[in-house]
Amino acid sequence: MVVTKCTVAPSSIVVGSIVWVEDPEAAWLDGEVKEIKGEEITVKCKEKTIVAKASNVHPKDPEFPPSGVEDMTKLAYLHEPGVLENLKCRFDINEIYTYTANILIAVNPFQRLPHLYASNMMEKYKGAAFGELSPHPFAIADSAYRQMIKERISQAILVSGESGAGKTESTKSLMQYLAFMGGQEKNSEKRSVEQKVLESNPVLEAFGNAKTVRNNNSSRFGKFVEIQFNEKGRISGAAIRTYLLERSRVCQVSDPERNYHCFYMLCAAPPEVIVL
Ligand SMILES: Nc1ncnc2c1ncn2[C@@H]1O[C@H](COP(=O)(O)OP(=O)(O)OP(=O)(O)O)[C@@H](O)[C@H]1O
Repeated sequence: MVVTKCTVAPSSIVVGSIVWVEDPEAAWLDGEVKEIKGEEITVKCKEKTIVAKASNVHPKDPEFPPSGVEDMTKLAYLHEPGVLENLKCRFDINEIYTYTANILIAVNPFQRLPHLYASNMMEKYKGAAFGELSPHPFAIADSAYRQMIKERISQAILVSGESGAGKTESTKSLMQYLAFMGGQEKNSEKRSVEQKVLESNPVLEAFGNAKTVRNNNSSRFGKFVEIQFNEKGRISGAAIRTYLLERSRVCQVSDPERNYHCFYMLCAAPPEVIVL
């Protein structure tokens, strides 16, 4: 993709156009173009009039649907204000997931939305064509699983974002779905591999997660989770590799951050359960 920066008003912007203009407080405001003078554009917004450089003004789609679009490739303009408006409109109606083609964008809701992750939801996504149902981590996991079965080659899902964005929670949803799809027949006595994989999360989080200023449960290490499947598409094993644990936190913590959860768990546990 080639990104060019405009220094004069794009030809689609004329006096009377509805546009997005950059604002230091609100990030982007929408308004109407009142005047264009070379590089400078005057935009009348609801609460103020802004004179901005042409590079900080972008056309706004007048036919943008009020509840946004599920896939951002359908946006008339795929620029920063257009993307942000779409994510906001969806977030306002509790739609925290949005696609950009086969990339899933998650906006952290900071509240439990249990209806999104119920087991009937996993049933719904099982085998559904990608894009047929609302954007969801289950759809990403389902697509990777089916691709693996079809092509017989390993698949990778990359989860990235800044601290507190929701990577750990999204990864848990992906693992939950893969465990659902590749789970072994129920065996009453033994714990299955997928159960062990899911149960490893709290242990890893106890030793590698801590409260930071940005996230009460921040992973202070990178993780590569490998789930192995047999010929029949059943989980046969798993390996978790960890990287770059923030070791300095063990002996140096700056207020109001905390040390690793395991130390507080140890202090809170009744003496009889502490086995050294
Ligand atoms: N899908 C979600 N539903 C509900 N709450 C969520 C969701 N995603 C994130 N959260 C909330 O936000 C918090 C931070 O998310 P998470 O730990 O997944 O971020 P992260 O990207 O892994 O951060 P870090 O890089 O610091 O480890 C979670 O503890 C949870 O409270």
